[in-house]
Amino acid sequence: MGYESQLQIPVIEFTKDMVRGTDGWQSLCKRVREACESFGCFEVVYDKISSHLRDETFSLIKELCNLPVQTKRKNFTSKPLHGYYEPGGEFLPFYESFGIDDASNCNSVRSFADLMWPTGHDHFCKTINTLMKELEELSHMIGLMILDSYGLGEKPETMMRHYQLLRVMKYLAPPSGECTEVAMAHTDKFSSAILCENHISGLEIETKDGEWIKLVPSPSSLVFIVGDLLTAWSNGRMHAAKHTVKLSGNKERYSLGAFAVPVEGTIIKAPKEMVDEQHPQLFKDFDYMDFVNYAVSHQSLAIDNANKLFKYAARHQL
Ligand SMILES: O=C(O)CCC(=O)C(=O)O
Ligand SMILES: [Fe+2]
Repeated sequence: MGYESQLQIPVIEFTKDMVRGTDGWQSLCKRVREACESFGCFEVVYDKISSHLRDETFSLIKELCNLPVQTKRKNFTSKPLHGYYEPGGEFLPFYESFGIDDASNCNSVRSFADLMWPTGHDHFCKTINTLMKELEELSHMIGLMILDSYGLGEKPETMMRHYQLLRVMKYLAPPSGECTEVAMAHTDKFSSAILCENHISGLEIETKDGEWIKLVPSPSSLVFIVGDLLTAWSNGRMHAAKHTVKLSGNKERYSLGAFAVPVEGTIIKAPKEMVDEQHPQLFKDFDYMDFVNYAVSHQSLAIDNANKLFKYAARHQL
């Protein structure tokens, strides 16, 4: 792993100029595209999500993590990367996480809550659903900016349809107190993610030059990260940022991620406008589910996580 750098990821303010078609919107689109192409991520300054909603959400997440493990195991699904990961495993002893499928839909959150709390948990459902609706709106807006930035905003057929997968993470403080990698370095396997942390930083991003940047977003900010599917859709223009989480000290860390997941059956394919002489088609078309299944399979275990897309879908292997 390279050395740590003084570099910072771009910080983009989403508090004004949000009207599509205005000069302000166009300049935001340009900055979003540049950030996604050069860093594969940016800090999102966004004041629509109140600190009260964030605090409530994290207090409910703590309540969720404190449930008995037998209950938490009920968050089981055959869909890869959608269910519960128990802490104490051989590879990631300090990592625990849950998945709530289609979490901007109140019935999905309710089904999850009914599994965790047999008498239901209305406050959990309302709070998580409210936050996820906000994050979905933000994710759609960034998606639209990306389309507009490539001049594709008026071509709805080029757009992928997504739902929101909420992943909730808890990282235990390593007992030594020494800086420890508590997640596995990876690129996200879906289209994109919006991450939200609860005061304790730890996220690190690798630059294209192999330097690692520690992210210390402002407490009210979010982080947008490009995933592998956006790299494929954009014919390699957008960079899926490799990232990890490192923790030191004695405080556990909580975070959540709203992942934009294509609807079932989506074929990932670069729009024809993304392919030209300077940008020959890099990837074959593929069903995103087949790729995700490959990415979590035994067969791809030895392949660096950030190279799996290329190994799976590149038309010419490097
Ligand atoms: O906890 C974080 O900040 C990052 C989580 C993450 O990268 C993931 O769940 O894919
Ligand atoms: Fe990630």
